[in-house]
Amino acid sequence: MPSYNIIEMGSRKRIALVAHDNKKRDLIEWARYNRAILVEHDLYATGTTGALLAESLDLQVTRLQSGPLGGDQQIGAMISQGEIDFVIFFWDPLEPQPHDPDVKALLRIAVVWNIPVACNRSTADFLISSSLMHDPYERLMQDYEEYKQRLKNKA
Ligand SMILES: O=C(CO)COP(=O)(O)O
Repeated sequence: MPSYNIIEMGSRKRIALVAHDNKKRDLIEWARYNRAILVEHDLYATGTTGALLAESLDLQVTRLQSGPLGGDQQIGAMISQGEIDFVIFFWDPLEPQPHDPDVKALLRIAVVWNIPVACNRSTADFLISSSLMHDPYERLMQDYEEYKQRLKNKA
């Protein structure tokens, strides 16, 4: 049985918002609908997504690099440093991206760190309407040191 560490999250969450070009309209509409909730949290976004959110919804967003220039990797690094609590990532399942390896890496590291990730509007609705958005929340994180040790012991 794997063991887990507990990570505490405060009530003000750090939310990463990302959308591929064909999904940006979806994300902006979703963010407009949920603007009153989003302003209560700290928002981070890849470059173009962040610019759209700031311009069209007047939201305070910390803008990272554009996705193809490393923005997805920056969010992944923030996750591994414990600096992101939720990811809303409307990635495009119908069009290859030049930075597909970065997209996969971001989705992977979010799973490693047990970060909730919404990849479409209905999942994003579930996340943002969860009471866990507002309460301090203890997230379980697999203990990878123990996991690696067990693998070593097997070898
Ligand atoms: O490509 C992206 C995510 O993979 C998004 O980047 P932009 O927000 O800069 O368009």
